[in-house]
Amino acid sequence: MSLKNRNIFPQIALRPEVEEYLHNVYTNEELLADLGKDEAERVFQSLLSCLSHPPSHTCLRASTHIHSLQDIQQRLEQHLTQQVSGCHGDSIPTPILHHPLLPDVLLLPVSGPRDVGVLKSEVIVGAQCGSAVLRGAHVFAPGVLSAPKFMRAGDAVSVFSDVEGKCTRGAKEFQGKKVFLGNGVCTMDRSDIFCAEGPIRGVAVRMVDALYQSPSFDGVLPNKLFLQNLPSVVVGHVLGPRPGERILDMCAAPGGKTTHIAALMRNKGRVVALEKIKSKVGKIIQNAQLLQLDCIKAYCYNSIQAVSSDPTQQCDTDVPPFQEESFDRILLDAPCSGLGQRPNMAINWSLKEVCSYSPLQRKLFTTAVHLLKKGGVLVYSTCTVTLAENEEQVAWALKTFPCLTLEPQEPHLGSPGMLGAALSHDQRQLLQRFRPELAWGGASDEPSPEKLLLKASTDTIGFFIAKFSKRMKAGEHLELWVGRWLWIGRLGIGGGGELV
Ligand SMILES: C[S@@+](CC[C@H](N)C(=O)[O-])C[C@H]1O[C@@H](n2cnc3c(N)ncnc32)[C@H](O)[C@@H]1O
Repeated sequence: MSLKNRNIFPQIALRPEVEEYLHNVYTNEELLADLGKDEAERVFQSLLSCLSHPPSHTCLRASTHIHSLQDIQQRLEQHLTQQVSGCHGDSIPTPILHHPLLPDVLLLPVSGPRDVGVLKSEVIVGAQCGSAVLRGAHVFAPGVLSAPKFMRAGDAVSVFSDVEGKCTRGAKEFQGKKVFLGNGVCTMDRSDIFCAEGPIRGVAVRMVDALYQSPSFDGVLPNKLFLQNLPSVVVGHVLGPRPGERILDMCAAPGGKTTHIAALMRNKGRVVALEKIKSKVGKIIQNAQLLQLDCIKAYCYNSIQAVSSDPTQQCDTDVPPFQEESFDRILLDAPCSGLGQRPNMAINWSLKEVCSYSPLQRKLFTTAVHLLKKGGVLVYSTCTVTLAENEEQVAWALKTFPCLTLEPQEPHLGSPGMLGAALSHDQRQLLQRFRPELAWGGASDEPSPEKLLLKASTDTIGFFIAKFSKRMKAGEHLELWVGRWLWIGRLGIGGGGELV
């Protein structure tokens, strides 16, 4: 892919105050001392550019708890061959890659940006719909904002994204800032989209010549595949759940990581999934059912209040609130400013909004530490790129909770933690930050399979993972059980800090 092609989209548009804030993060004193001003500046510009483009691969998590990876791959190949033969143009089936370190992942290279000519008829879609189109989706009717006055099913149209959210729904044309996404064929008349009684559903424009081409996965092998960003799959493996354990997923909807955790446990044990927003809990339950994972119990609950103040409460109840130290492993996939999401052409958030997550994350983290058993594992993750929600949270956590130790992560595909939060070199090496800006701009036109895989692991969304374990204090003991009934011994820490 040439650099000229990559410049096809503008850099992500942010409010000036947010861009300045991020610029300060990426040119902080520690980074400047390490990289120098010019290199730090180049990396920051690369960040702004890569955020508006999709990652280089589509990542699918396979349900290897019910089918073999080979079986799923074969079915997917059949499906893709059918999809291509039903398509116009000279498309060839997308190759399916395995990831050598992620045994439940299938990767499909995304091709683009491609050379596509603009047509006369324009359909404008909302920014969220536009991002989905850049990742291979067709245009669904609720995402359409503007369509030509006499648009009919069967018409060829160019699809544009209203990146700044200025287009009014039902408009016949739009002169504001728009970004071209590719061409498609309408499957609905204009009146079907805008004059329907009740909510509209279904595909309105079938994309046939997209700027970024990737197969559409809507409803494809729904109980065998789960569309998930690669760093999110890494989180499940880093948490390392084992069959029979009791796991808490504190911020769970729509359940991508919850279902992965349960699959890694072979559906044996208990995964409690909490989600604050009631309407989202149904999605967790639906995904658990689809993937046949009945060890998941999902509740609508504010995780900040998940520690019980009643000392007589049962220790192994599945219903929140819970006794202190009642989970073997906890995932805090925290609500965050989401600035690592790709593709994203504009974020209209104020600086106040961007900065509002850190205090909330600390409250959730504090609950997690209380609910974690001694010897247990806590994984903290976000899909954002700021220091305040990532490395600075780790520095705060290590200072606030001396019982926590940073642990190595397996697999470690990302970069170390970023400079700027006064963490030591060793501490940063234990963190995992996916930094697409570092992979941006160096690609050749025909990369080797090895380079493709490296790209799949680096040209991802921006993401952060930290893994902690909770230590016992001197004199404390850990009871060792196999399952709930067989006690096999006791492990403790002596006065000198040694294992006894
Ligand atoms: C980053 S998303 C989680 C994504 C999810 N882990 C997955 O992989 O599918 C964060 C979620 O946390 C929820 N949330 C925010 N504050 C919460 C709280 N105090 N308690 C529980 N859930 C919360 C949000 O509604 C949102 O659905």
